[in-house]
Amino acid sequence: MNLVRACPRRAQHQWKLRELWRINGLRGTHRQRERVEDRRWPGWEVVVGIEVHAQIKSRKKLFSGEWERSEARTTHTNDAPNTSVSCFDAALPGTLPTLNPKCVELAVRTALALNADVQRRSAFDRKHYFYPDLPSGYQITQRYAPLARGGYLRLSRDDFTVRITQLQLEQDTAKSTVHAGRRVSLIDLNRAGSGLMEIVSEPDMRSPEEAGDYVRTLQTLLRAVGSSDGSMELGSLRCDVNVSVNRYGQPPGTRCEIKNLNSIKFVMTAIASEVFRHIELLESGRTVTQETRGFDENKAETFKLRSKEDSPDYRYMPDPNLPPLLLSQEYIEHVRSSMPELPSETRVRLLSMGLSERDADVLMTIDAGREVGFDGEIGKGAIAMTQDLLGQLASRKETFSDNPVSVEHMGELIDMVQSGKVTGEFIGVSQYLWCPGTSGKTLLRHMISHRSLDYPSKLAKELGLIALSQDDSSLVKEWCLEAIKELPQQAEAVRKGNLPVLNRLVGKVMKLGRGRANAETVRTLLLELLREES
Ligand SMILES: Nc1ncnc2c1ncn2[C@@H]1O[C@H](COP(=O)(O)OP(=O)(O)OP(=O)(O)O)[C@@H](O)[C@H]1O
Ligand SMILES: [Mg+2]
Ligand SMILES: [Mg+2]
Repeated sequence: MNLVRACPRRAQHQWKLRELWRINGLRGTHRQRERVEDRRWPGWEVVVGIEVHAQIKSRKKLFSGEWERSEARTTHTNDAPNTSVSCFDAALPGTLPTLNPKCVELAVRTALALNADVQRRSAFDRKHYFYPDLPSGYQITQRYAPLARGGYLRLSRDDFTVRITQLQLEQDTAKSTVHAGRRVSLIDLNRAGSGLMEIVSEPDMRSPEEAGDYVRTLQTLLRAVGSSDGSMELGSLRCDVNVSVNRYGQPPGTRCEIKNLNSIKFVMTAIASEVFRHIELLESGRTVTQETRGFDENKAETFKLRSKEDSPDYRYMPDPNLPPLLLSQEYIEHVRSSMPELPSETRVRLLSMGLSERDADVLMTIDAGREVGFDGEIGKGAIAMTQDLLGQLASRKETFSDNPVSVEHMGELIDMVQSGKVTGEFIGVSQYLWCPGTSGKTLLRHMISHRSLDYPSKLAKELGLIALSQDDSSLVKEWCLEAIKELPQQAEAVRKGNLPVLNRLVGKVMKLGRGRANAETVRTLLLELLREES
């Protein structure tokens, strides 16, 4: 039985909620989902709000300016410790921050994808605390004047929306590893100073499942706009989850914040266990105190880290070394116009092309798993490859229903492009350009025109389209030198710093190598050669 409908007080509560929702003024036509009482905790309503920290996938860190010749790259977990640290990230005296425009662009893209208002003026604050993983003794963040405010994310399941409070830029901390046996703490500064986006949601979720759905949807969105890997395993997406419970019709209860959850499963388990803890406290006549808590993965329980009273005084102050960040309307519109397609739009488009729901979902899952490029370079994902497929079918005057390429074969082809077995890399920034003449494209053309039932891996071998390995680097170098010789004007432009022109040279090399070279390797090699010459 639907308890919510059966109880007049709850019906009134529902009405109130809906009213609130309307007053809060969601743009768009999204409705809040009809609430059905949860059998796990009858009589109780659960309220969840999430703060997501997503590492920005920029080549350089947040304050290591884009063109600065420093080695301070945004790193991966498998890099050797302390190998990618600029003087600023290590907080050496006398160093000053330079804002990396790529981080701003990616955060603006994310904010637009979340339907948020990008602020023309935002500002940076210092949040002070003392901990070995924070060399300067403060973190630069945007607590009071964030980059974007308001917004919403529509969850993939149902017609349900979570409102976004704000999106702010901030620095990541270093990483400390405690060796209890040796009684030492090891500090790795590689992560220190990397760009993070903190995305704060309104307390709009009502169950562990909705929270899981929210994080999953956000993850897909971040990957689609190319602003973050969104990988919880690798630590590029971490969640702080705020949970409270109240009796139906009562105001929200006291919230507890569970810090640093690194998988969707843990997000959901931590919420459920926290809900039971709150209910147990309240039903036995005690109260919930506002706390920051951790999550013990083995016991599937949360534990107290500190209470609200013990929470440090962060002594926020405006960062005197950073002026306010002013964005012109033209800049915001420019970013908007170069936005890649969002997952929700993609799905609608795929369905309208005549794909079945299942095929669209499979393609979207494959696409969501693709590698995210640095600085917003959108890789050649499944969806873009479908576009190629459709383009090629159209030029043969066939329709998608005549498509001879199965989703499985398409999936394998995409895997081969991604693992570098055949080439198909995208070059250039913010465009869906697939380099002409890549061997992946040739392979796709062959699959369509010959209506081949063979797996692409087999075909690639037969057709000699397997990408060149590292061992063939001398051959690639030869092509690069030839390209530089044949396009002297373009080479000169790149030497003078006009990097987009590099694509012309890369294209030339791809042509010379019949598409078997790896575009990224070619790019790096060309830059090295041009630098050596000058
Ligand atoms: N009653 C509530 N129940 C559950 N979540 C709540 C409740 N009230 C607020 N929240 C959520 O708590 C979060 C508050 O995050 P916010 O970043 O604003 O502050 P904070 O957690 O106090 O600060 P910090 O960033 O230092 O952790 C938001 O996601 C909000 O939706
Ligand atoms: Mg916060
Ligand atoms: Mg918080």
